[in-house]
Parts: sequence; structure tokens; C-alpha cells
Amino acid sequence: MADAGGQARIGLIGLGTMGAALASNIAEKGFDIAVFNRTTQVTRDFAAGAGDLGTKITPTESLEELVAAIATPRAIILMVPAGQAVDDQIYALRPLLDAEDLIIDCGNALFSDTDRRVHDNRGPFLGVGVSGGEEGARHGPSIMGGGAQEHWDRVADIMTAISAKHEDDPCAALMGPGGAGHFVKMVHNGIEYADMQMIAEVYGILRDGHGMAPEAIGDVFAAWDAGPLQSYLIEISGKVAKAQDVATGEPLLSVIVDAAGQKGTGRWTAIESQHRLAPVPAIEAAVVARNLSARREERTEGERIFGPAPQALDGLSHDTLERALIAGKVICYAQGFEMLSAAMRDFGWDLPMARIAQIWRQGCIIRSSMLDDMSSALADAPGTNLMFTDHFAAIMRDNHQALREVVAQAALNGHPLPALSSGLAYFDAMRTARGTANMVQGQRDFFGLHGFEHVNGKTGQHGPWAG
Ligand SMILES: NC(=O)C1=CN([C@@H]2O[C@H](COP(=O)(O)OP(=O)(O)OC[C@H]3O[C@@H](n4cnc5c(N)ncnc54)[C@H](OP(=O)(O)O)[C@@H]3O)[C@@H](O)[C@H]2O)C=CC1
Ligand SMILES: O=C(CO)[C@H](O)[C@H](O)COP(=O)(O)O
Repeated sequence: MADAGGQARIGLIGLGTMGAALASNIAEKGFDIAVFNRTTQVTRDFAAGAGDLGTKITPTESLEELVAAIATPRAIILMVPAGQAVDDQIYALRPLLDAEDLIIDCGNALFSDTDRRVHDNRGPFLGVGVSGGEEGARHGPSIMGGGAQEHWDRVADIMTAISAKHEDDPCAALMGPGGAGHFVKMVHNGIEYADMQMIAEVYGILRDGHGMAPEAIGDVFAAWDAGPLQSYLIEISGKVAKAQDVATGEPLLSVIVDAAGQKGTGRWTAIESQHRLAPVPAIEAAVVARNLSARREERTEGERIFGPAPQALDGLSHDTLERALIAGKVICYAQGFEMLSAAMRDFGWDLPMARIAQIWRQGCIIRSSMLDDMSSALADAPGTNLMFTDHFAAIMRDNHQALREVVAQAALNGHPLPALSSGLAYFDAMRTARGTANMVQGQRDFFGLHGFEHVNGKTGQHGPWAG
């Protein structure tokens, strides 16, 4: 689909893991694409390895050459690290572009940066969240667009064509204006963090509590992947557990250091949730767990001082663990969707909540068989916490006791379960009509005359201590 002058329909900058895969996907769907990478050899290698797709790909070795290779009005995708690299790239590109040329940041930008870039009046800009890792980018990611409708419309055919499909329904949509697309992608990653952490916590119980070998743990996850927990993350956890280290023949898990990396999207979700007064404790706990995992020397010293914590734990069946994870999974998504609701309220966005659940059904990291029902639940009861919708309330009724048993047994036997336990506390707090914040209000009024609301509805009340 080159234009009459033989120019490319779209350009892409950044041929790393995601950019190379996305460029190949775009070319495969029939769109001519011009590509550029900071390190020229990467561009040459990419073009040399493009095979049949080579006829659709124009490799370029300068920004000027890239810009000249794209039909006007131009559209150029950025697939470079979030932050300064994106600003630098925009700064370098804009002087070479026409006023109506569109820049599309498909990396994991902080949504407020995207908001700033959309509104900086330097030219059309979209911030687009892309999920699915390298495989998704190559064969069909989930795509969450943000920016003006008229700008999205200019590339909607490409976004739709390259996206994952769920029974022919494309997993690509415009979420809203400004940074809405990157906000939704950030929350997607927050849910991803919490779900991954809960799976890792159950892995710990199977390993340290039940003394199971990785291969056998992989079988358990594989069996769960055929039931209500069916999801990409459960599937790959089974595969990770079964993988072997090529050099030693040992289970791969036994040679991987227990310190989790992070690029920031989970941390941003946790921080932003506080600004929005949107409780997402399971997501926060997952971020904390990654931070704790990095404290390897201190953890080793702690074990020397106190002895190893996790003890054998025979009382929990696989069925109970599966049920606990089912409840945990619902809680992860409930917290994520609640955060999206808070963003709608605070930013005046009209996020398509049910559609978001639909475009997460394929292509993205948190794809799960539960998302079909989540989409229906969010459509039927907009604004309702997912845990309180008919379908998911029934799931929580059936499974929260298992989550309780797992958290209780784990606590008694020294297994740290930060995400599962905070998920349970969230559930219990959200089902308690009369909580304990009356005490906090009493304390605040005692030391600071902050006032409290009386149960009779009168506000600005004070205790006797206030005189
Ligand atoms: N990996 C994943 O699973 C996913 C990643 N993302 C997001 O996609 C974006 C790209 O990630 P990924 O492909 O994994 O990253 P990689 O590290 O694989 O690739 C980064 C690319 O950006 C280029 N680059 C780096 N710094 C600069 C700079 N200062 N100026 C210009 N170009 C630069 C690199 O060029 P060079 O060859 O010269 O180094 C390379 O082409 C990130 O925002 C990431 O968060 C989103 C979803 C999934
Ligand atoms: O966006 C992604 C998946 O959806 C990226 O893989 C991201 O890098 C994952 O986050 P982190 O590196 O912090 O684990």
C-alpha cells in the first residue's frame, strides 16, 4: 500500500524488540513502511532479515531520509524507551515535518507525559499503549489508543489490521483524549504485576510448602490453564516452570536469581492510584514485592538471624490453591477497573470500560478467559465494582474462603504472600459496612481538631477533648 509516488504509508523509529516486530507486522498486513533506528547497523540487519516482507520495508539511515520516504500527511511511530528518548526524538523530528504530520508514541509512556505531548501544540500526536510483548507486536497486540479521534482515524485501519483478533473482533480501540490510551495501558500493566505476583506466591507454596519440583509445578499450572484460571500468565508460568537450563540441564527456575526487574509501569500505577484515591493494594503489594526481591543481601542476613521462614505446609490442596488464585485474579482486575473509573471521574474521560475488557481478550499479557464475562458485567452494571456484579460476586462467594485459608496457613507457616493477603484484606474491607475509620477520625480530632462527621449526618463535629 505505497502511495502513487511509491512512498511508504507509515514510518517507524526504533527497531528494538517491539519496534522490529511491529514493523514486520505492519508490512505483513500490506502497508508499506519506512524504518529508522539510531544504530544504523540494526536497520541494515533488520532489512537484510526481512525476507519476503522486504518489498514492503524501506530502510533509512537518517531522519531526513525517513521523512522523505513517507507519504504526506505523514504518520510516524516511535518505539523507543519511555521518557527523555521520546522527547528527544520528537524534538529532532518536528522541524523536519509538516504541520499536519502525526507522531504516534507506541512505547510505554507515562500518561501525563503523553498528555503534555498531545497538548503542546507542536503537531498531531497520539499516545498508544501496545501490549503483548514481542510475540504480540509481531502477530497481533492489544492496542489502546489515546488522543484526538481525527488523528486516530488517520491510522485506525493500520491499528485494526495489525491488532490481535478475538473471534474476528479487533483488539484495538481509541480509549479517549490526551493520555487516556497510556493510562489504560499503565493500569493493564498494574493488573499484570498483581496477577504475576499472585501466581509467584502460589508457586512459592508449591515449592517450599509442598516440596514440589518445578516440572511438577508446571503440570499443576498447565492443569489450571484448562479451567477457570485459563490465561496467558498461567500458561506461561507453567512453561517457565517446565523449562530447563540448556547449560546444566537443571530446571531453569533454579538458575534464575530471585530478584525481579521493573521498568516503571507498575510503580506508576501504584503512585497514580494514590493521587486518584483509588485503592489498588494488590497492585501496590506486587510493586513492593519486586522492590523487596531486590534486597537480596538483607534477605540473606534475615534468614541467618531468624532461620528460614517458609515451612512445610501440607494442609492446602491444589484445589484450594486454585480457588484462592481465582478469587485473587478477580480482585486484581476489580482494582484495575476501579482505578479506570477513578480516572474517568477525575479527568472527565469516557473510557469504554466494557470495550477495554474486550480488547484485553487477545494479544495482551493479561488476556484471560474471564474477560468475556468481565466485559458483560461492566456493560450490564457500569460503575459497579467488578466484585459486586452478579457473575463475579458469585465467584467471590465460592472462592474467598479458599483465599482466606491460603493466606492464614501461609502466615502461620512463614510464607510471604503480599499480593494475595492484601487482596483478601481489600475484599474484606470492601464487604464491611461499619469499618474502623471512626477510631482514626477520633484520633485525628483528638490531636488536631480535624472534626468528624456524626452518624446523624452533622459534619464538623468535635469530641469532648476539643473543649
Ligand atoms: N518489551 C516489551 O515486552 C514491551 C515494551 N514496550 C515498550 O516499548 C518501548 C520499546 O521497548 P523495547 O522494544 O522492548 O526496547 P528495546 O530496548 O528492545 O529497543 C529500544 C529501541 O529504542 C532505540 N533507542 C533507545 N534509546 C534511544 C534514544 N535515546 N533515541 C533514539 N532511539 C533510542 C534503540 O535503538 P538502538 O538500537 O540504537 O539502541 C532500540 O531501537 C518501551 O517504551 C517499552 O516500555 C511495550 C510493550 C511491551
Ligand atoms: O508492557 C509490557 C508488558 O505489558 C512490558 O513487557 C513491560 O516491560 C513490562 O513491565 P516490567 O518490565 O516493569 O515488568
